[in-house]
Amino acid sequence: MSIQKMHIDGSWIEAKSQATRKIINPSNQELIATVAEGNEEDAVLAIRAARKTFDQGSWASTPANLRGKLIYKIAELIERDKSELAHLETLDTGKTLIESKGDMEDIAEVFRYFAGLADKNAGEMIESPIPNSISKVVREPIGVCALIMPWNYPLLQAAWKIAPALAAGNTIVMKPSEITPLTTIKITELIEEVGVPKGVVNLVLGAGSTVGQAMADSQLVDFISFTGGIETGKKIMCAASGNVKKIALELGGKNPNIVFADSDLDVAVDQALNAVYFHAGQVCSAGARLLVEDRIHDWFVEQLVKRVKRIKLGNGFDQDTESGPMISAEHRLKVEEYVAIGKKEGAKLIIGGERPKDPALQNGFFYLPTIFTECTSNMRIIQEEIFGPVLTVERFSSEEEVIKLANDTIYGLAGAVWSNDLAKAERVASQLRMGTVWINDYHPYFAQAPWGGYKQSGIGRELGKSGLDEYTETKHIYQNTKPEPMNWFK
Ligand SMILES: NC(=O)c1ccc[n+]([C@@H]2O[C@H](COP(=O)([O-])OP(=O)(O)OC[C@H]3O[C@@H](n4cnc5c(N)ncnc54)[C@H](O)[C@@H]3O)[C@@H](O)[C@H]2O)c1
Ligand SMILES: C[N+](C)(C)CC=O
Repeated sequence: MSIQKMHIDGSWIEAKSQATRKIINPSNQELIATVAEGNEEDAVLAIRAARKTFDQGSWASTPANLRGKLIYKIAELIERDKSELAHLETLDTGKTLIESKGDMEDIAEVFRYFAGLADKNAGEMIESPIPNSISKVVREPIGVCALIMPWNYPLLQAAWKIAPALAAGNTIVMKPSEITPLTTIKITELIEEVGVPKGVVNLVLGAGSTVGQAMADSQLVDFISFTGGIETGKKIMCAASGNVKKIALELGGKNPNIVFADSDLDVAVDQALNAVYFHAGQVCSAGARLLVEDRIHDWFVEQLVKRVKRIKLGNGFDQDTESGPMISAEHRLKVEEYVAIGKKEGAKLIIGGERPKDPALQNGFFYLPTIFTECTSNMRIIQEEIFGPVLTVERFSSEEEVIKLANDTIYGLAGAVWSNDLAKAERVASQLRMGTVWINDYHPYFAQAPWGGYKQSGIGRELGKSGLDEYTETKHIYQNTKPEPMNWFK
């Protein structure tokens, strides 16, 4: 199997140390690729290339509509190669092929959206309060952007960063998760194919503790956009202080899915399953915390259990698979530890809580969909992100109580409210301290709407117009049209 390489200053290269990493399919642990394993030295080379290219200036001064056209062409190549990309994403993450195909549609749309926005962010004229003056605000690229991505949506999370960074005229150094690099390598090929100039997009492969940390530490990087876990986010924030680089952090969540008794209950049951078990719960916005109104609690849980028993785990390429594996052996262990904690804390395990016994699943990192009831908000399984197929259920009996419960974590990424009383649903939504709230739905996100977290779920926003603004500096240019001496100093 040939070694897949990094892309630095327009060349495809192996790691300076010649190190490599084996990439495995989490559904069966088969070897799917061998990739270059960079370290700090390679990160520095890539950062220097991005710095030199930015400072030389031709990319930032390329007319925004031409940058937009190139970004649009990337979207077209994603459409052209979407089957191959989806195949790679399923191999790498274990998610079902249908999910990966959906991701590729979303990714192409993100490139189209930012392509369209590229030449519509010139800035604005200001009504200057000073006579004989012109005041305008312009948006300029920040400079060298370091983009660090997680493993759960490898290319989608990369796309949310690459497209706006290029639209705004920055140069970039990107690092996918070391365990899921394949689609990011492939999109770098597509970016090269459309003719983005060399040095604008650089790809370094390797671990977070080496490559990622070097990117966060570098004095040559102006902005770091990170998606991943809260503890890594804190390290990046500390490192960024070294040269006061700007940061955007998209971190974890512990997202409440609130069901009132007056909702359309069959839909709410169905969507509660989707909210938490989609991609085996490895979704930042997973509805892992179900809050159910007391008087429907027992019926609701009964319906969930009936459906959970039927969830079909398997290889993402099998047509009847509904949910794939955990990403790695380590991650499954973490989920198992949380299940043990939940039992110790007194939550009632009513289904799952173990690995599947199906012989066909023994080589993958599978874990059964799990439900805990009798949960209370002081429990760690309520407060901490498990990031697996584990649903916790809490009861509530009033609007005030559920708002308090839902907000009672350090996170603030997303949440949902189910009710046919839309005034009530709106009242509750307005009180939730979260970046996204869905009413009578769960999970929709799209290029046009901003995404990000309140509280410790993050800093900044991706997607939408604010997702482009993150990649710009704001400059006020003031012109005196009738300069005269002030005669302040005699
Ligand atoms: N808010 C969102 O939109 C969003 C989206 C997807 C995932 N997530 C979060 O991501 C997490 C899961 O992803 P993960 O396990 O890959 O997260 P992680 O924090 O372990 O790793 C994310 C990335 O950071 C790198 N990294 C690790 N240590 C680093 C360091 N010291 N310096 C710089 N980079 C470093 C990793 O190599 C990887 O590329 C979950 O918490 C999930 O909620 C959030
Ligand atoms: C942001 N999102 C929902 C696509 C992936 C979160 O893990």
